[in-house]
Amino acid sequence: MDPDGDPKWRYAVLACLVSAALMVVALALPRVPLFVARPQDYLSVHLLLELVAVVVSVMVITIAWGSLGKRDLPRANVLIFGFTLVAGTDLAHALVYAGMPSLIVDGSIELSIFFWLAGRSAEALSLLLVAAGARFAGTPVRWLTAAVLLFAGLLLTGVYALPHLPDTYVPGLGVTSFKARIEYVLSAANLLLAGWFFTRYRRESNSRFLWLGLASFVMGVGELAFTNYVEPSDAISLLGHIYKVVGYSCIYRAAFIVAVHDPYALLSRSSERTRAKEQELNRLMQSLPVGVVRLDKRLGVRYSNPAFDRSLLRATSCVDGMPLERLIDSASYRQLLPLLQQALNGERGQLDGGYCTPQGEQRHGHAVVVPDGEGVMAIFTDTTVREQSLRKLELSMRENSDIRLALDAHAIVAFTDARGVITKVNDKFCAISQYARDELIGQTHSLLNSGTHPRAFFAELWRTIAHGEVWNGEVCNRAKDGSLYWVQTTIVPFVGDNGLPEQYIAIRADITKRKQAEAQALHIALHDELTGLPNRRLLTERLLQATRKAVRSGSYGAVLMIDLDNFKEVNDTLGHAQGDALLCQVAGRLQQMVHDVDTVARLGGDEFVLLLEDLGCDLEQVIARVVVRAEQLRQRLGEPCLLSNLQLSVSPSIGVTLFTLNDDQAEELVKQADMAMYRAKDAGRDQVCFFDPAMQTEVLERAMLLRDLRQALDNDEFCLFYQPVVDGQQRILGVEALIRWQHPQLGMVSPATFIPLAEDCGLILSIGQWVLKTACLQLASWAQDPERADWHIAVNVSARQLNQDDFVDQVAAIIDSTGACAARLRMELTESMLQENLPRTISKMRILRQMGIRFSLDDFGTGYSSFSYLQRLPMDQLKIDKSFIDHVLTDANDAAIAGTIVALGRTLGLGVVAEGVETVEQMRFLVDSGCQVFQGYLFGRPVEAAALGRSRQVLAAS
Ligand SMILES: Nc1nc2c(ncn2[C@@H]2O[C@H](COP(=O)(O)O[C@H]3[C@@H](O)[C@H](n4cnc5c(=O)[nH]c(N)nc54)O[C@@H]3COP(=O)(O)O)[C@@H](O)[C@H]2O)c(=O)[nH]1
Repeated sequence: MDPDGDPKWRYAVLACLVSAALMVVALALPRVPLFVARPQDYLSVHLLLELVAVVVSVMVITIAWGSLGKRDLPRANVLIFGFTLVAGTDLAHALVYAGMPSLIVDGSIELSIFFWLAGRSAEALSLLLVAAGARFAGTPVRWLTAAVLLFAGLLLTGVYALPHLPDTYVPGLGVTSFKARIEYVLSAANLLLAGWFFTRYRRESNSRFLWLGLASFVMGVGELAFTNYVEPSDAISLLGHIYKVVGYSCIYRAAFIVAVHDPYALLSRSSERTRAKEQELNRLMQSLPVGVVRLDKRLGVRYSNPAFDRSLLRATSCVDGMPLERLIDSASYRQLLPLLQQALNGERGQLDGGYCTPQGEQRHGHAVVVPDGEGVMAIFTDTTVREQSLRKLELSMRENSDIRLALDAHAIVAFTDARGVITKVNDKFCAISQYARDELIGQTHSLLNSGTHPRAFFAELWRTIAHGEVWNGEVCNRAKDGSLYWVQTTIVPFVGDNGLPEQYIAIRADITKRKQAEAQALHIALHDELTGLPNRRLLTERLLQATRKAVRSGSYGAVLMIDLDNFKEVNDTLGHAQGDALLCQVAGRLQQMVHDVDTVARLGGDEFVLLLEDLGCDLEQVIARVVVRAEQLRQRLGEPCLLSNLQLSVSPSIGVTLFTLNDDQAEELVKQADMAMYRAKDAGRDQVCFFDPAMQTEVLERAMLLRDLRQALDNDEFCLFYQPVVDGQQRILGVEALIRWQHPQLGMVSPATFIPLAEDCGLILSIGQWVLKTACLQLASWAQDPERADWHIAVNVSARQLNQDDFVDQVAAIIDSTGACAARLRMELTESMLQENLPRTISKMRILRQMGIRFSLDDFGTGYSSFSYLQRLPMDQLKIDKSFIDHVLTDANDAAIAGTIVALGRTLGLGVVAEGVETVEQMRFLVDSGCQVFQGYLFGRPVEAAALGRSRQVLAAS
């Protein structure tokens, strides 16, 4: 213990020092006699002081008697015994004092000193016994009696044996050395006791020892006052008595602390603790989610916590004191009553069941009833939510079992453990996999692995489910017989308490048919229907892959565009079925000539593409290799094909482009090969031509021209030129309308250039309409001119125009709107135009003929026209193609053809026009052959209407 930190200790030390110092000073001073004038006053003071000591002793006895508990009784007996003796001797000391009224014996100083010394000895002995922890067994009465008896013995000793004892006081001289020595011994004993008590205090911090120490010290010091007085009324003696009173007060204080202060402090502390505990308990009760109610033996409410009141929907004040019977519904009370009675008899019990709130709500609860003193305590738990959850759980378990049944009936189900080992399968699983249940259980699904999916596919699957997530996907499995089947698979992991999957359920649906249909659809989407070759879409994909591969490997690849020369004629003359058969044969030949890595595709019509890969990294060798292969192709494709007993040779034009590190766009490569192929065609067909970047310029120019062409009509850049058609006397019978395009930058653009472009992009429809209308306006205008009123105008009609459903209506509307005479309008068609949908074309021609319009068959002789076919057409005129006229004088064949056409026309009752007549000799030959109508530069080039001559004017050439 830290003495500086204990104020009590500091005060005790101070008190000891002061008392000691005071006594030293008092002893050092000369004798101070008191009460000299009135010695009887000292008797009163002495009696008073001694009575204080007696009272304190009695109080100590009383406290010890009444306040110390049973356990401390042996220690209390020590105090009772000691302080009874002290009280008795002190009282005797006071009463037998010299001058006090006689009481049984006459008083004297010696007798008084005898009782004084006996009292001090008893007092020192008592304190010593206390210090030694002495315990006197037995009842307090016994020890009180013992003390009284001992006191009686002392009393008798004092009265009868005093003369035989050594002197303690000599009047006029004061205390004897015998008494002084006894006092010193008593003083020393007290001071030793003080030291012992202080030590105990320092060790145990028990104030009782502090006060006892202080008492012993003060009394020990006070004892010295009685060693050298002369008269008992001397100041020093009085001081000694005061020390004694102070010492006794300290003893009382110690006894008070032990018997009253400490127990009360303890009691107060324990009450505090009890109160705190009660508050805590109360708070606990307030916040408890379970209802607690304490009932008296008549089952009236003594206490109820808020949860109980809430469950009844009542305030606590309304519940207190009320019989339980009136608080809960009668059915519940009837159920509870046996339990309550059982608890009143000391037995606990519990009950689980439904009850009804005052509002009529049906709830569920659990009650535990326990004995509680004279009454009972009931603890109610509202288990409605738990019950509802249980019901739901039951329901969901029932549903789960329904779902399981449904699953079993409709899905392919398998259970596996966490490692994927099959633990359970349903019948459908066995059926689709063709394995028996025994063969599957204990195996993993790798038994069914079809090798369709890469390892990464299954790695991803496992990654997903091992994380406790559901995996969905389509899997191709292999059945026991080796056949493949597809299943839409959902794998659901069942996660355990440790958060890791413990087992998996795999639910599958057979999607084999759907996958087959998809594969078929994909095949159709990516392949040409006629030849079964990859189509443009698949080619584009393969090209993309090939170019990427080429970039990676540095190896060259090549794209070969193959177009059949004159295939159109095959179609036109032999029909589409034969054309298709030819295409199939070409496709077959191509496939025979490529390697596994290569791709043969058909883009449409007679266009095929060959994609060659892995041609090597040396450009020269690559070119040499490609040239060889392209030549082989050209030769093989040029070999005759057998089509329904007809041998036919169709040469190919092949355009080639190479690709390597430049990751050219797939479409760009096809375009390049296409350009090269056109170059091959331009170069005379049946050729192999490599792509040259200059070709791109051509394509670009074409694109620019097309752009301008789209605006030409709006910009009024077209005009019609007219070329005279004359008779044998070179009189103008009519004209052929030929379109001209006055391009703002390029000047006059030939129709041979832009008409094919317009055909390709569909602009020919609006251009054709413009031509027809302009020609009709011209006819209407000439109708007013007697010189030209009977001229006809021949208009070139394109296939796309003629094939329009409303072509007839369009023509009729133009004739109506322009006021032209339909009989003066002539339409020039080519043989190739008439191949498609011939009956429909004929019907349109017939309607137009009924309107008065006449038809000429242009470029006649260049196609495969048959006699029967010609007969069916509602034609009026044949035009011998310029190519025959050109060589009519030099080539016997062309001369024969020209002559035949004239004869044919006559036979069929058709007019014949020879076009492209440039020389008088040509004309003469034609006249000699029977031809009567002519057209050509010999009679006039195409010119504007205003520049035409007059109808009866004989042209300059004649
Ligand atoms: N659908 C349409 N086609 C049209 C139209 N206008 C013209 N064309 C077709 O364009 C091709 C080229 O026509 P063009 O350059 O006008 O050439 C014609 C005559 O100028 C030319 N011709 C006539 N006589 C001679 C000759 O003695 N020598 C010679 N070198 N050329 C001559 O022949 C072309 C007429 O041919 P055709 O139509 O077959 O009678 C051409 O195919 C036109 O058909 C149009 O409005 N619509």
